[in-house]
Amino acid sequence: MIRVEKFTFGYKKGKPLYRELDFTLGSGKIYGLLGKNGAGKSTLLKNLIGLLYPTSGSITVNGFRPRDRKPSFLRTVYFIPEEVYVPSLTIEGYVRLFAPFYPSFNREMLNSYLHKLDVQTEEKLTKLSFGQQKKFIIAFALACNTGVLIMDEPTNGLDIPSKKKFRKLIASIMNDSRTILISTHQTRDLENLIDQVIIVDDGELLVNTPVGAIGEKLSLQLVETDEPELAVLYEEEAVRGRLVMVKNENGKEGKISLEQLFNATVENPSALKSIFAN
Ligand SMILES: Nc1ncnc2c1ncn2[C@@H]1O[C@H](COP(=O)(O)OP(=O)(O)OP(=O)(O)O)[C@@H](O)[C@H]1O
Repeated sequence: MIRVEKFTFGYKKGKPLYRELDFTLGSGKIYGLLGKNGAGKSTLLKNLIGLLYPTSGSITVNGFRPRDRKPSFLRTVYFIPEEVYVPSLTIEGYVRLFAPFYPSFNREMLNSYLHKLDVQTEEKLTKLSFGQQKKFIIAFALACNTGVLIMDEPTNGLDIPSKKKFRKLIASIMNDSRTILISTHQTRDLENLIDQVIIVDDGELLVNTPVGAIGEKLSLQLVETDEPELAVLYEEEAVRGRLVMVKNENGKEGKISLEQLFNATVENPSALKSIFAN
């Protein structure tokens, strides 16, 4: 369980990047964190694992204050940064050095995940390509079996088949006691994987909703002519006219992609915030 209360953070005094954010992330769910470039996704993730500290407000992760960086906390979380770093070691050497920090690390699981992600090598990790290094770190992170797993842009640098394997693997290791938070720009990489979507923009948390509830709140309509009475939140070209997103008032559920939700949110932040607040 991750609890964030009145979280305010800024790199410079008097210039907060986040202002009084409140949210809770429960166990047994995969959360997707979306936001424009520079919105502060990495900054938020780093605060959750104690690499940065809130200016004010509080964060607790499984009852620990991340900023204290207690060993008993660190063994329960794994953070994969956007740019991974691997030392000049073989897989064996890496496991000998880093696995002891994680009491639930499982070597058989690591072998299986490496096999599934197509990373097998006797060579030093530094000889692997960037994508292979990233896949190694993902496999290692999953094999650590931490209750909280936080990934910053994990699919960046992965080829198309690897993205699919990544999704399959994450879905397969999910259980009721785990909390997984993934930040991404690549909304299509997370489609059908995440349970709940969080969108941050301009220091605020605008949307925090189960993916299944998006179609209850918003709907898409195909329009051929201008319809001024429609309160359009977002629109895109379609083969026979325009596809417009409006507040769902008729109760009929439709399918809205994460990309469409994200585009609508950054184009109409206050409207979307208010729709998802209720
Ligand atoms: N160490 C730092 N010192 C000062 N400002 C920083 C630092 N790191 C990030 N920032 C600024 O904070 C803001 C948020 O950055 P952050 O990297 O968290 O955004 P992001 O949403 O992860 O971006 P992207 O999608 O481009 O990776 C940006 O304006 C960035 O310039």
